[in-house]
Amino acid sequence: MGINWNRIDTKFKRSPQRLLVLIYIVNFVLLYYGFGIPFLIQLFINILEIVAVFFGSQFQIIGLTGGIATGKSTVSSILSEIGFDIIDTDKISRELMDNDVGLQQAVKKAFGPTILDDNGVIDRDKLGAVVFSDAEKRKLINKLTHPRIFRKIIQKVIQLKLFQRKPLVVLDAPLLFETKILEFFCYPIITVYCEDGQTQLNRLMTRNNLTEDDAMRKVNAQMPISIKVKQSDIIVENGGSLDDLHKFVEDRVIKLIYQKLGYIDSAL
Ligand SMILES: CC(C)(COP(=O)(O)OP(=O)(O)OC[C@H]1O[C@@H](n2cnc3c(N)ncnc32)[C@H](O)[C@@H]1O)[C@@H](O)C(=O)NCCC(=O)NCCS
Ligand SMILES: Nc1ncnc2c1ncn2[C@@H]1O[C@H](COP(=O)(O)OP(=O)(O)OP(=O)(O)O)[C@@H](O)[C@H]1O
Repeated sequence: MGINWNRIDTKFKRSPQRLLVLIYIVNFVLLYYGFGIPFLIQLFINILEIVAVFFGSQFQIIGLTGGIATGKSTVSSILSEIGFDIIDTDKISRELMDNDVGLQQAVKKAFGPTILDDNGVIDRDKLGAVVFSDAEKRKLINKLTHPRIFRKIIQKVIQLKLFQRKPLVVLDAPLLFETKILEFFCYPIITVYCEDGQTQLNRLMTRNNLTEDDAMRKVNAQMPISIKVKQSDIIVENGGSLDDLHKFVEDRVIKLIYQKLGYIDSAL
């Protein structure tokens, strides 16, 4: 069982492969020097290695993130047209809020009647208004929703990668970096952003019919985009037209993904 070194990005910042290489090194040192470590422990480390190889190669997915209304869904629909399979965490979150009775009860209990409509159903706009203007409430909604969202993501990854053997699966997750977990299962990570923050605000105001203050609150509820950009492997600046975006994704991003995954040598 060997490592394909070409698949390991030179930046080598994350991905299950980092864990894999670490285990390889520990394993090599153990096998070479022994250190009087009992055979059973060495065996355990070997099993760990096999599990890491399995997880690293079977479940690796491409990450797609960015600020609110920067164009993640637009990029993911372009990738989907090209043939990538998409796991959309906003969609998962919406489906859970609509159908998971346990979650609905927990949210109603935690946030009270002010977030309900006249029929007693959770009103996303009202809940959003509370969540996006109060960091503590945001932590609370994350605590209630994220474990359920993670479970659904795992189910979908197993279904797509293990059972359907899909090679190119994209996880579209606005909070990919904020969660501090998802990023370690994604490589490469693509971040969509608008260099001019006003463009992002305008698109958010137009799409959701918001005032500038409300739009700003939503933007500020997320990790600063400059940090996300720094931590990413592929950056998509979406300040231009939709045509520009289509061309950039089709001509450049695809090649960069293939290069980072080791399918082609150069993205030029
Ligand atoms: C607060 C809610 C009810 C607002 O619903 P609404 O329909 O107005 O927005 P929608 O779900 O389409 O999300 C739009 C965008 O808001 C941003 N966003 C959503 N939740 C959060 C959050 N907890 N923190 C920061 N930004 C968020 C994302 O950029 C997302 O793409 C909803 O977003 C929610 O339940 N959020 C908690 C679950 C979550 O974290 N979802 C993000 C995917 S992991
Ligand atoms: N290059 C572009 N030119 C003009 N409008 C655009 C461009 N890219 C995206 N949009 C529009 O901006 C809005 C936000 O885009 P999109 O929904 O793809 O963002 P998002 O990052 O998925 O948002 P969210 O974080 O809320 O899920 C949409 O109305 C979309 O049609």
